Amino acid sequence: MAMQLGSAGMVYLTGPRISRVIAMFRRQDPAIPTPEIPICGESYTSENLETISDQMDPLALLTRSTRIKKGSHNQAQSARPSAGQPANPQLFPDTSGPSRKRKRGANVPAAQDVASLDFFGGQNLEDGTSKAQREGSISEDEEDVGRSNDGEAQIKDEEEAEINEEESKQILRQHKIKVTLLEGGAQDDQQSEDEKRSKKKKKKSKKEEKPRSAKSKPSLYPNPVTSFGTLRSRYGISRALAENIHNQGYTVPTEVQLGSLPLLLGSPTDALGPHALGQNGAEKEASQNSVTSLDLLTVAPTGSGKTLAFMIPLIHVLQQLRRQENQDVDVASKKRTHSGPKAIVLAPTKELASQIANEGRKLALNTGIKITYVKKGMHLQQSDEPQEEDENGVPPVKADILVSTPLSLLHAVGDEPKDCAALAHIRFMVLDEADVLLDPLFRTQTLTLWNSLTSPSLRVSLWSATMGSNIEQLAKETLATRRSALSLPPSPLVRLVVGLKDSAVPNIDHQLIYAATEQGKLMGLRQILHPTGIATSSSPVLRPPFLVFTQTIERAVALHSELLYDIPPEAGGISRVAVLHSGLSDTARDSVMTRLRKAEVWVLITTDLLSRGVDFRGINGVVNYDVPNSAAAYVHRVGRTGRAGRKGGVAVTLYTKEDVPYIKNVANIIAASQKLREKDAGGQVEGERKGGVQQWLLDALPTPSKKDKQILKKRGVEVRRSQGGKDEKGATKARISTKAGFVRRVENNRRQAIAASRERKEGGGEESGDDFGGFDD
Ligand SMILES: Nc1ncnc2c1ncn2[C@@H]1O[C@H](COP(=O)(O)OP(=O)(O)OP(=O)(O)O)[C@@H](O)[C@H]1O
Repeated sequence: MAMQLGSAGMVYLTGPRISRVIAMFRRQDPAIPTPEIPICGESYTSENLETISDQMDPLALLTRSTRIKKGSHNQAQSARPSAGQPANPQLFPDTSGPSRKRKRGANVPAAQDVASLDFFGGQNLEDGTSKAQREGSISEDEEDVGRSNDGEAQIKDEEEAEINEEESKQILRQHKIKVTLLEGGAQDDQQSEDEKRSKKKKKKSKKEEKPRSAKSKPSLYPNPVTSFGTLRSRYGISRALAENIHNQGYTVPTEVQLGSLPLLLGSPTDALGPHALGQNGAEKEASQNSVTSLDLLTVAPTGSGKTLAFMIPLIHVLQQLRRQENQDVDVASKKRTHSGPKAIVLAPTKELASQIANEGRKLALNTGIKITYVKKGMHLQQSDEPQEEDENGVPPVKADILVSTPLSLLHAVGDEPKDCAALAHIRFMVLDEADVLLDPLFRTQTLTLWNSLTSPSLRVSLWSATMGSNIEQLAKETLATRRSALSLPPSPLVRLVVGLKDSAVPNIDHQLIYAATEQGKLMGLRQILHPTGIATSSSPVLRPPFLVFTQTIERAVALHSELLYDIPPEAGGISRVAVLHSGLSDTARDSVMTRLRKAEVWVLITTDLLSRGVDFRGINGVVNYDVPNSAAAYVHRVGRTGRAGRKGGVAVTLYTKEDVPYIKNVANIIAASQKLREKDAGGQVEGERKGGVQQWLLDALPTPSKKDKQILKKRGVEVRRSQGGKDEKGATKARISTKAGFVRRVENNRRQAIAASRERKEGGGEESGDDFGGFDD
């Protein structure tokens, strides 16, 4: 049991026996005032500890699905993501004042005027949704007709006056959105013609070459979607889809939505302008009628709403396809052409795939579009013959959109993905966290699936907050190879970048703390859990709930056992600290996720498994207990907080001597993020907060070589690898434990003595050659 005096003269308790201490105080003399226990910066007595969960009510906002009543949040918590107060979901809002004259419809919310935005959608779902809709009793066919009166009362279709290219340019620039045509497009064709001609003439001067290469990546200015209310009038999305967007509380599109929706929902000429393919006759008409005409590569910050950006167009185009199919139905036989899946969404982890499926289902309510998360035991239809059941009598998955990890989908597809009929009908593929899916770890699986999609009209979109040029190149090559293998005409590939590429969100505070040793890190983490100092504006306190990232599963487990008793039983005790990693069963993983979403878990220790895509809205921060193994990993880890424009998230990175050679990667990201923040705040960021990393430190840190970076990415910091890497001494140094070396040695000796004695006993039996049958009475 550890007991110290805190800085404010309060008793500071750590260790497993905290509850016994409180009981002891009370038993000895009830008159003795109960000690104050600091937890995460607040003082609690044993009486009010019991109500700690209620006091931390904003924790309930962790879950996407919890319905929160407006105005129930504690004012004091308002600066943290867990406060869940209405906020502008945009990272780079238009601050130039309301230039909304171009809007014809009333009630169009300006980007910065979103005080009534309900992030959690619950209120609207409760108040605004029709009973029939909640019960799911309205069929897809009724959707646009029967419900229109009901729907009219809930959502207002906004109309927009035409936005000219200059205005589009201005809006896109203000929101830091850059759209580039990487390949394909009419202009490209024209260019290659010109190139051929000029090659023949052999009159190319160096001066002429330069502008041509610059032209080869023209910028596009798609007509931005400044309000979800305009989607119906502009792109004819179904009433059900429009209502679902509205009922989820989404009114103002985030930057990535603002830029990608017109590209994915609009006609080719709408999306690509003069660069659209098929400018002549029948070709033009065909392309105008096609649902989505381009492949898209999107790089947008963490928590900026990429899921919605790809899900809305998917649901819309699949509804359109369904309508087209219904028109093409052979009236006599009343048979549909193909009823299997038309789209797949791939994500690297089960947690993320399941989250995407859930979000998608909320948007697809009453649209007739079915979304399924692919699990173990599911299988896809292998041939175009009617329904085949597998050996266990399970029918193939029937859904419009499949959401899966690459491996689960490969299992569902069978041994020969190329021969799987279901894959041949896939029209859309979305790669979420595309850079991981195309990274060596997942590359073979992802490309096997991609190359098995043989539909000539397949459209692919790749999404992530980080995308190296090698990944972009690989995507281009795969598209080109597929095109030539299937003899397909060129199609446009567009890249959309929001903000500064490969950078951390600017709305969180970064702290880079030197802890010297492993012991120092443990102390640092305990200090975060039980801060004894007073928070200053320059060092914001990280309050639960937060995530703690370690390098390996073993370290996550070890840290979990260390911290297990750090939260007093009266406040929930060991149930408040949990560990999540890929070594756990699916059920255990699901259970931890559910507990975290329900705010039952306050400190979740995990590996990079949770660093990608997973959205816990109310996570107040992230602790990098072990430094991430790349700059991209840092961006994604810290991006678990500060989502959808929420402010007040804190990212703490603890580093030791062993990390010094690599930490500059992280320091650079922090410096860039702080710079962006300062710039956006017009230089009004105060004191220390001005830079999470001081310039002198940036200058002093060594720059890791390319080789070092590669090794770090592949293996992490050597001393922290499983079994401590090769270096035994290093392994001891990197151990997570508060036990003194002496105590560990005594324990080790005892363990070894027991093992030796057991061996002797077993060995004795063998030596004698006879089995010892014990003494007779
Ligand atoms: N227009 C919007 N208005 C308000 N909230 C939004 C909007 N769009 C998305 N959100 C919310 O933002 C959060 C983050 O969205 P999402 O998980 O799609 O982010 P992401 O860009 O995929 O992040 P990551 O890169 O970490 O995967 C979600 O809670 C989502 O509900």
